[in-house]
Amino acid sequence: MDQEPPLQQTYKTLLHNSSLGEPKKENIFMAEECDLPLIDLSQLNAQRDKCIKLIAQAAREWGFFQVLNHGISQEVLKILKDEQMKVFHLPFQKKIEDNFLNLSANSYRWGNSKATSLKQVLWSEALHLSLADISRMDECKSTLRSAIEAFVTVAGSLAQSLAEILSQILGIKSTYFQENCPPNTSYLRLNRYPPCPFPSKAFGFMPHTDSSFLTILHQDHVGGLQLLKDGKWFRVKPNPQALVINIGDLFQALSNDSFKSIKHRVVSSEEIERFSVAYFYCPSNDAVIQSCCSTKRLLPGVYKHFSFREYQQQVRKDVEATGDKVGLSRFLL
Ligand SMILES: C=C1C[C@]23C[C@@]1(O)CC[C@H]2[C@@]12CC[C@H](O)[C@@](C)(C(=O)O1)[C@H]2[C@@H]3C(=O)O
Ligand SMILES: O=C(O)CCC(=O)C(=O)O
Ligand SMILES: [Fe+2]
Repeated sequence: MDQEPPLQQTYKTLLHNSSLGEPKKENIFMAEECDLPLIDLSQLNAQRDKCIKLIAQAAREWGFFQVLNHGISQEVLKILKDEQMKVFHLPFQKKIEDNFLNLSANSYRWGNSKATSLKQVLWSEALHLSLADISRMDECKSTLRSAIEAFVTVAGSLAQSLAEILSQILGIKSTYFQENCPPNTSYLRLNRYPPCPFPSKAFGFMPHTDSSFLTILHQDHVGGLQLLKDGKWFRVKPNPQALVINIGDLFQALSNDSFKSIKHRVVSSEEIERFSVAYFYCPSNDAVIQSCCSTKRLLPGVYKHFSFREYQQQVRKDVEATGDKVGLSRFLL
């Protein structure tokens, strides 16, 4: 039985129409490689202030950086990747069954059924899990569950430490994240990118920003991740020892636009499947996001105050209506 979601069938019309007299587009494979800041977190002990400055600079200038000595062992990453491969290689019919792995509906996602143009294509499948779901995961798939648990335990504390460092820079009170991001409010997304017969036409993951405070990403050796800096797309060279950290929409709002939630995308490969795992550090639904500067009345706030629930509802509504999220600009004052 086939493991692949019917992506080609789903995007048939979009793929067909695309060849009709379109102007020549950018060559997405030719993007320049970027020199993403690489920060050694072990320096937080010996040279704390210097290391914090590097993190602040990366969050302001790039919205993206990589970290080494992050505390997530290569063994944990390897076991998770093996389990991820096993689960995505199950027959497609099994993956779409109600109660797959005892997860809530919509945890297994594939493609973008709302795509209205090729720019909105996701040539990928994902397990998008709320951390609360993990403890309810099927016991018979306990190897997957324990691999996920081992990863999220360490990723959770790394996310909190990084968020606290970033909040210190902004002058936000040190307990903000403990109060607003209790255990289990974050999300984990396991991504698989099947080989794509039309890599120049269909993205593995369409350009988007993340709806988190920050995201911790581990990509395998295949490559394909690109980010938009100053209007230009750059390739992020895979570094299996490192984790990629990116600022999400919520930190951009909290920082009154000091930190940038940067658009990123994944370019498909024609030959090889690719795997990645993203930990989205998110608050409880009721948490209210208001900019640090407006609380301290230093600068006029750029965004209205909004709850995480409102933000997610707006994203869902926009994706439903247009195939894409509008994002933070919905909440401008
Ligand atoms: C089609 C889409 C799915 C997505 C919203 C989007 O318009 C493009 C980005 C996707 C993403 C990536 C980060 C988060 O996982 C997510 C929840 C988000 O806010 O943007 C997902 C959205 C999703 O899977 O619903
Ligand atoms: O697979 C990747 O490298 C990026 C995935 C991503 O951006 C996401 O899951 O939000
Ligand atoms: Fe993302």
